[in-house]
Amino acid sequence: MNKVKKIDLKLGIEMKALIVYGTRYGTAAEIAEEMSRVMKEEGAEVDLVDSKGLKNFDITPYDLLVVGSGIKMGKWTKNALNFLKNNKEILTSKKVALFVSCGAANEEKSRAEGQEKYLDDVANKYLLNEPVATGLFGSVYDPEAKHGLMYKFTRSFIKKELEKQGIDTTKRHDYRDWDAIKEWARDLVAKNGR
Ligand SMILES: Cc1cc2nc3c(=O)[nH]c(=O)nc-3n(C[C@H](O)[C@H](O)[C@H](O)COP(=O)(O)O)c2cc1C
Repeated sequence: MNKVKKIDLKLGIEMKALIVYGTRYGTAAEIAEEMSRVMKEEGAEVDLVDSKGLKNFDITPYDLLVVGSGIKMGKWTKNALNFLKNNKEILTSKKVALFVSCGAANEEKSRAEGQEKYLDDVANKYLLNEPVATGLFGSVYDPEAKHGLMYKFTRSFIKKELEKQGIDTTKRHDYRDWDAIKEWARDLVAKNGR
C-alpha cells in the first residue's frame, strides 16, 4: 500500500531539468551524472550536457537549470561560464542552481572562502536572480592520475599538505560527499517542482 502511494507521489512531480557542467579532469562530470540519476529517481525529467561545445542550446523547455564546474586556479571552466553569460536574460525566467567541485570544499576551514569565491561571486556576476540553491562539493586526490604538468605540480603541493595531516598519499582519496550530493539533488526536485 505504501509503495503505491510513493509511486503516485513521484509521478505527480512535474519538472524538466537541464544539468550543464564544466570539467577539466572529470570530477564535476561524475557529480553531475550522480545528480542526474538521483533527480530522475525522484521523478524529474533530466537532460545532462557537457558545456564544452555547447552553443545556442535552447533552454526554453526547462524549468530548472543546474549549472556547475570544477575549479582551476580559482576559476570555473570558460565554457560553463559562457553558458551562464549567453543565457543571462532567459535564466531570469528559470530556476537556477549552481554547484562546484573544488579542493576548498575538502576542509572545513576553507569552505566559507570556496562558497564565497566560487559560488556567491559567480552568482552575483552571472545571474540576475538569486539561485535556488548552491552546492560546494569536494575533489579527488589520485596519485595515479595523469592530467599533464599543471595537474602534477598542483598534486605534489596537495600531497605535502595531506602528508602533514598524516594522510596516506599513496592511495586515492575521494573527498566528494556523495550523501550530501544526493541529498542536494533530491532537495532540488522536492522544492522546485512546477
Ligand atoms: C591545476 C589545478 C588547480 C586547482 N585550483 C584550485 C583552486 O584554485 N581552488 C580550489 O578550491 N581547488 C582547486 N583545484 C582542485 C580542483 O578544483 C578539483 O580537483 C576539482 O575536483 C576539479 O574538477 P574537474 O575535474 O571537474 O575539473 C585545482 C586543481 C588543479 C589540478
